[in-house]
Amino acid sequence: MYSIQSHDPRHPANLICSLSNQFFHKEWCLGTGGAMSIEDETSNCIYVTPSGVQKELMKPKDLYVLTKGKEKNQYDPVYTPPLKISDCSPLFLACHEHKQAKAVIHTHSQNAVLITLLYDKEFNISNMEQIKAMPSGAVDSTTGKQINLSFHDNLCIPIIDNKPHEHDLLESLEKVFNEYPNACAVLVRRHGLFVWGPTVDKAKIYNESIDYLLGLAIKMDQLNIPM
Ligand SMILES: CSC[C@@H](O)[C@@H](O)C(=O)COP(=O)(O)O
Ligand SMILES: [Zn+2]
Repeated sequence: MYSIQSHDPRHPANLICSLSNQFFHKEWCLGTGGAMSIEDETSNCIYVTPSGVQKELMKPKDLYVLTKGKEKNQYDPVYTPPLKISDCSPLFLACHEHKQAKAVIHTHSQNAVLITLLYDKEFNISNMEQIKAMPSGAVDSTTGKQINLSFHDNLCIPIIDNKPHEHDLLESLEKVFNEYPNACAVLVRRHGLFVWGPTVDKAKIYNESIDYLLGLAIKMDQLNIPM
């Protein structure tokens, strides 16, 4: 059974509100931009931000709660505030469904937008300490834990072109899932970044690490330092 109000700061509804507030202060979610979804394993429900609201001011009662329906790709609302669900929700649900994501973060980081103006189909980076916070896609056969990239490994983030409406991005996102099975993020040209992860904490770590690496790459480009 889902709940929307809780004193637990780790409750998905509280986490969405506190993370959105943090991301606003990092200038990743200004002017209603950005969105988020978290899948709660205990209730099997997905909490999704509402559309067009100032994300730093959201309260738990403003969030949508969806439950997985009987059919694949079917999600039924179990809690609907008097708002509209995020335009990003079809993309979020695709990440939960196809990538077993437990959290999806969408931001409008300027680093993300700028990098899509410097690179065409992919952003690649290696030999940077921070990539060690990123997943390789491989899993340790004894521990079952995800293996992160090593310093010399390559981190590749695919870039797709923006479309007039969020739901129009679904086809390109599903293509990314097929062509880049190890990717945990996609850059959308002139728009921003979508990051997904197996836990909320990991999605946050990936999001922060990617933004940091994108920022470095932009500065290196400005200083004519080769990647
Ligand atoms: C500044 S409007 C941005 C939206 O079109 C969209 O890209 C976005 O990031 C948030 O959409 P929303 O429907 O508010 O969840
Ligand atoms: Zn957006």
